[in-house]
Amino acid sequence: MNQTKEQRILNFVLQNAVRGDPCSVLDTIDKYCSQKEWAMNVGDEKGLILDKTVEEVNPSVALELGTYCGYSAVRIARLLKAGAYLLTVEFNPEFAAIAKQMIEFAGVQDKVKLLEGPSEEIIPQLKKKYEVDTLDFVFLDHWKDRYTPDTILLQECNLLRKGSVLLADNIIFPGAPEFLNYIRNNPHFQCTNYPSHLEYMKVGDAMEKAVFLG
Ligand SMILES: CCNc1ncnc2c1ncn2[C@@H]1O[C@H](/C=C/CNC(=O)c2cc(-c3ccc(F)cc3)cc(O)c2O)[C@@H](O)[C@H]1O
Ligand SMILES: [Mg+2]
Repeated sequence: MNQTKEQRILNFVLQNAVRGDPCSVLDTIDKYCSQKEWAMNVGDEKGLILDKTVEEVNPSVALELGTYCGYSAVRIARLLKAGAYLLTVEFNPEFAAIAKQMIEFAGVQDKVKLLEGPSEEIIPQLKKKYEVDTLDFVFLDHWKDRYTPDTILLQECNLLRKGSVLLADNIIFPGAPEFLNYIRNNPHFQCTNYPSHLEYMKVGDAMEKAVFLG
């Protein structure tokens, strides 16, 4: 049975990156996906915007929607302080299995809880089943038409507190126009746009930061 792209990315990391070194895992994925096969990782350029936002927020509890191969989970987890952790949600079992191995190879498994299932089911379980009080940081990078319903769901489940920071990928490409309209016209959020480029391409993209005002 021939391999999937995601399996090829993982194998390239297992064979070329340094076990326990998150930066080498990120660099190796970026090398493969810019030179061999494009993949929808947040990448090195937008990754810097993600890094700066995570460092600024310095979250104790972070949530990621759409793990994919685990690139941004490794990227976020490597910056978390002692005792802080990332919950990352992925509903495709093949991708979840790849991401699990990627996270373990990078050595950040103690900071990452990979939750397998659809976000609309997982989010309402975060308080009771996963003992979350509120979320300090949320990275949205799953299906673009799910950014708005899941942002509404996070609010309905009282998972955001004054100052919680959302960061959304792909505001320009593929685009999340409905989310942009929702979040920029919502008085409970203070938005900032960060122009950048689509991962591994010269195409324009952007990230949107939205701070919950309570
Ligand atoms: C149903 C909603 N709930 C979900 N719950 C849990 N996991 C979910 C969910 N949705 C999607 N996922 C997972 O998130 C990932 C999906 C991400 C969607 N991302 C994109 O479509 C995307 C696409 C592009 C892109 C850009 C240019 C192109 F020409 C083609 C594609 C670039 C990106 O940076 C992207 O993030 C997958 O792993 C999927 O299994
Ligand atoms: Mg993306």
